[in-house]
Amino acid sequence: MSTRQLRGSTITSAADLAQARRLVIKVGSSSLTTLQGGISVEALEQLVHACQSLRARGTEVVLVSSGAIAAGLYPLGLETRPQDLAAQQAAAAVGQGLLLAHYTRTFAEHGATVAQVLLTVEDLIRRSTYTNALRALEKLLALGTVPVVNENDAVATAEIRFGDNDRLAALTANLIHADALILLSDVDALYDGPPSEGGKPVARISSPADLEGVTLGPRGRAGVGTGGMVTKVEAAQIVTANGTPALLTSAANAQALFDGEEVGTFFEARGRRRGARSAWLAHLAHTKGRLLIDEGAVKAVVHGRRSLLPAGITEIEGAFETGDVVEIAGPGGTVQARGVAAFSSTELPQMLGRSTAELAARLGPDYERPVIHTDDMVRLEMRSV
Ligand SMILES: Nc1ncnc2c1ncn2[C@@H]1O[C@H](COP(=O)(O)OP(=O)(O)O)[C@@H](O)[C@H]1O
Ligand SMILES: N[C@@H](CCC(=O)OP(=O)(O)O)C(=O)O
Repeated sequence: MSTRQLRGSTITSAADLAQARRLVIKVGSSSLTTLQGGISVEALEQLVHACQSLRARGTEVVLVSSGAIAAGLYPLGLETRPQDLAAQQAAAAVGQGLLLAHYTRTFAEHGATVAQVLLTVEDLIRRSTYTNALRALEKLLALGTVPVVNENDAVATAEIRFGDNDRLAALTANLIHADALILLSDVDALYDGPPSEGGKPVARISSPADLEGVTLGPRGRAGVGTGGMVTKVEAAQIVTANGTPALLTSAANAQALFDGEEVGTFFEARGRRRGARSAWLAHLAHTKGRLLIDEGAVKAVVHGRRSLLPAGITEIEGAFETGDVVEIAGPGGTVQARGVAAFSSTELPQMLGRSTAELAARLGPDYERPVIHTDDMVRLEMRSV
């Protein structure tokens, strides 16, 4: 096998993934835990072995591992995943330590050092902490470690939970410019309907249209995974819209995949790879309001990639300050872009429908600026998360 390293845009099939320069690999709870509860040491060892075979060829790996809550159930005498948040937090706090102990020991057997990285959604939506997370992950990779990422369940609250690690993995892949996102589950591919109901495997998703005939069902094993197929396909869409391919298969197939075999479902990259700031705007930033714009403004701003001027805005929703991120929606209400507002929601009403020249004459030269500069805006190719 060649040792040539491939970047996101040149990875066009599952077989190419074995040569990626940098991968985010997400593994679900269902693949790491036994039916009786607790961590499946065998499954974890197989996964570590597969990751190490990639790393030995020079691929950088960030592992996003679920399983903390599932691993904490047995030691706490719980039989199924608890419903209340405090009990989930407690189970995660117990289970995360156990999970990391297993990863640390197993990777150490292969001479590799593991680094635990626990993230909350807050860490990825605030610009300051978002860049911190990026810096830490880059440094950990540069030092040759294997970052093992999970949601910081013990402190996450109902409002700020990711709810599933599929999305966390997608956001991490965008954050660190991974060349692909690998989603490892207990099912070997995406099926056109739930496998338990006779669905057939799908080898390739080239565009959202290919998903039209696919029925996405809920999670497999009751009480273990959280997202089911819906969040996996969403995660794949988050990265493909950002110019990065994704591959979904089972954890049991990981070694075959990293040996260059065509397994699972390959999601082709569609969008252009965005810079870190645009990716933050598209997927991570919390929006504080919405600007509704007319047909002419949609043409200019969305299709013509021009700055948004006050004349094209018809309505303002929400309360936001200068510098906050807002959504931009066309006359049908569909959100078509996001951007950083140069005016607050209290300043804007007096400006709507007026030309910049008129505003400059009436209110002063400061009002000649666009409401959202084109460099502060991302056009969405899909409904973002
Ligand atoms: N269209 C589909 N194709 C494949 N699997 C599906 C589909 N719809 C539902 N599923 C179920 O989704 C499960 C995987 O999701 P989940 O249990 O959340 O796993 P994980 O713990 O890996 O995140 C599979 O076991 C499968 O039964
Ligand atoms: N942070 C949680 C992840 C829960 C989760 O998303 O699970 P899964 O659907 O199996 O990826 C844990 O470690 O238990």
